[in-house]
Amino acid sequence: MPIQFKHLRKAFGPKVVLDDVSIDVNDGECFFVIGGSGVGKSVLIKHLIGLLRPDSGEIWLDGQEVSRLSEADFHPVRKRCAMVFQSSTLFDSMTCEENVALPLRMHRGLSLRDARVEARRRLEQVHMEAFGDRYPAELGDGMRKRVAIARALTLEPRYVLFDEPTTSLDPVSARRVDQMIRELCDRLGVTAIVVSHDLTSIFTIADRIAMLYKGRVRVVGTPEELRRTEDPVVRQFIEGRSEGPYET
Ligand SMILES: Nc1ncnc2c1ncn2[C@@H]1O[C@H](COP(=O)(O)OP(=O)(O)OP(=O)(O)O)[C@@H](O)[C@H]1O
Repeated sequence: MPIQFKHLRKAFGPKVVLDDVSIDVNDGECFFVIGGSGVGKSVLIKHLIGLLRPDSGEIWLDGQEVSRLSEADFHPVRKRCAMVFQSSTLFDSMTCEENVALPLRMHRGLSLRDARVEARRRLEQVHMEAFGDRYPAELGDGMRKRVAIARALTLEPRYVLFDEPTTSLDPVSARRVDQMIRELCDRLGVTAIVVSHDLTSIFTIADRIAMLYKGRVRVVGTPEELRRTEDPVVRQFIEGRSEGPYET
């Protein structure tokens, strides 16, 4: 089991966001974390790369408990586990190719020439090779997101965390991003954890889904299992109904 959250608890002041969350993610799977706004989905995945530390509980990554590592010891973890943030964090003053080449130069010590060749290859993987010379501001949100994903892949992470990758994208761009995430798992063997509200993504590309509710995991299962659930709270959420027992 490459990723395990065990009895994670995290509060901010008096506000308990994660009360007792345990989740196991399998190797190579595309695992979705869903739940209402503010339920703690982003908080959960930020723990994996040490952006937040739990109050109690454990986080295991490749057989290592990471939650209490020092900042320095987290560096190698972050190379294995990349995060693609909700808003793309590309540098506007650099072309797309330069953005993707940057980590290759900084972390892998590649020459400018080699980094550019490798960056073009990475852009091809996300079907963005025709836009290497363009600046992020010249592209739409969906394309910027794909370049950000290419950059996240440069250090060949085994795990990629996506925070709402399709939010604010038009439907066509959203489906392209979905397809890319699925390809990462199927072709490159990446394990993906995807935080999402997008019901289409969830039911098209997820292998399994965990729904957070009131600081705990309400349900974990395949899309088919979620569709068949009789839990009225889960049903209401996945059917997007305003009436029902779901409490915000
Ligand atoms: N660094 C922080 N300090 C204080 N409170 C925080 C911090 N980070 C998150 N929170 C709070 O934790 C709660 C959960 O936030 P989180 O961003 O995980 O929500 P989410 O489930 O990802 O929601 P959304 O779908 O709206 O992005 C929110 O109430 C948020 O205000």
